[in-house]
Amino acid sequence: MALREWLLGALLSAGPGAWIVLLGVLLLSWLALRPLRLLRGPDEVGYAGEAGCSRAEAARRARRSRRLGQLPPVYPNGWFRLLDSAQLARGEVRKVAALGEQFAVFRNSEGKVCVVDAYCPHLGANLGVGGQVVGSCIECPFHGWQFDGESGKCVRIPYAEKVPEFAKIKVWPSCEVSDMVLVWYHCDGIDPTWRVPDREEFLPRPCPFRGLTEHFVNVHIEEIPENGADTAHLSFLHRHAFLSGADLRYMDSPFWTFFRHHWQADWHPDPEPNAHCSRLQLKHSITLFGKHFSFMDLRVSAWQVGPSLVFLVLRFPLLGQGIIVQSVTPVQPLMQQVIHRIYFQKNVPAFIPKMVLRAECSQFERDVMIWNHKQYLSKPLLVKEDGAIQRHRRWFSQFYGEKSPKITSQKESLDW
Ligand SMILES: NC(=O)C1=CN([C@@H]2O[C@H](COP(=O)(O)OP(=O)(O)OC[C@H]3O[C@@H](n4cnc5c(N)ncnc54)[C@H](OP(=O)(O)O)[C@@H]3O)[C@@H](O)[C@H]2O)C=CC1
Ligand SMILES: CC(C)CCC[C@@H](C)[C@H]1CC[C@H]2[C@@H]3CC=C4C[C@@H](O)CC[C@]4(C)[C@H]3CC[C@]12C
Ligand code: FES
Repeated sequence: MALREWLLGALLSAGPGAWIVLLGVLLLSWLALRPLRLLRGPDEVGYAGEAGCSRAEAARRARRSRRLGQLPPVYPNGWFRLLDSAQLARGEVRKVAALGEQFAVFRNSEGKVCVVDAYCPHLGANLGVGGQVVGSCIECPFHGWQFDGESGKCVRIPYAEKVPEFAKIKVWPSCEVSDMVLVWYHCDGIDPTWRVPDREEFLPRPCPFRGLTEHFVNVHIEEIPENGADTAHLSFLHRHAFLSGADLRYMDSPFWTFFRHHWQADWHPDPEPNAHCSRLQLKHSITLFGKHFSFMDLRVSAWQVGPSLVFLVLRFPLLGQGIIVQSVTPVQPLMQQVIHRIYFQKNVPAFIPKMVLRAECSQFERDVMIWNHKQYLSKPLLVKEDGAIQRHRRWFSQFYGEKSPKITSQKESLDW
């Protein structure tokens, strides 16, 4: 008897109990295998909520009362994530607001992604809201003008005798790397001066996608990568067990003092031709009751590529290897959309990278609570051991130009 018939017979003759066990097993394996997805809203993480005050109110109060400091320009030059590739099917159009711009992002009939200015040059309709993909073009929802996604030229006006030669829309340089749709932003409008490597260049082994986290952080974009050069904060802010949560007020609880994270870190910029890259080499270990447990030893090679993308190569001697891709997109002058996507070697059960990402998320959310409330100090009071901070600021200044947009005054509305 074929296996299939046997299985069917066994199930039909088994009582409801077997069915419940089977359904339970299927549900557990689905939960274990499906990618992790932790999405945190702008007010959800990193604010000190008080009794009788909602998180949203606590966030509003924190933003209102905050002193910004003398900020660098708010939109540096470089490659930035607009969408995940999976968010844009063939023939799909999306509106994306970031970098002080409005983009219409679409995938044409051949599957290529195009990024154009959202506002139609005819009468200003937003192509990202109701625009349709017609072959390699995007069609405006208002009067039907069609623009080619690669040249930007208007190729059809349904009601006009002829199409004016000068009718075109701005096309932004874009690419798809490591499951992300990226746009090139430069204050002088020049073409891309470097490319974004795929994650396989950092970790040349097949690593399936195991999950993502999304956060919105109320901070200037430069403060996030500066965290990588701020090696002193690792041994202080990130010393508490990741299980003790991310609220700065409570994570130093007596219950968790037996569990400590230990860090060694070195940050340095890369030499030409990768001067737009820098690298943080981290060595991490944990102690329980003062005893070193090597199963959580971890080496991280965090490659910062430009102002907004980081490839964190994770190497556990026992748990395996993987890579976290971090993207930071300024959706407002002081609101960063931060996404972490983890990919991990195939032969490691999915629950391990999902646990690693949860642990990373918990540690990252501590940084978020600092960033949401801090002031940017253009002249920080540093000691010798903070030397990497100034080196990082010199390195990062390469991404600003004369015309990079700045926040002009403290009064700039911070509510968005
Ligand atoms: N295309 C691009 O733009 C870029 C590509 N790359 C490529 O990515 C690949 C991966 O880079 P990478 O992961 O750094 O290569 P490796 O992990 O091989 O790093 C090179 C050496 O650095 C040491 N090292 C690595 N991680 C750590 C750590 N966390 N702490 C201390 N020492 C460490 C190791 O020395 P040991 O084990 O002996 O202690 C290792 O042999 C490289 O081939 C690089 O060329 C990198 C940057 C940009
Ligand atoms: C306990 C284990 C499993 C989890 C450890 C997570 C560690 C490695 C994570 C938590 C927070 C992370 C940092 C969060 C933010 C940044 C800024 C980025 O521009 C460079 C990397 C850097 C500096 C990350 C380095 C790695 C980091 C320190
Ligand atoms: S506004 Fe786009 S076609 Fe008229």
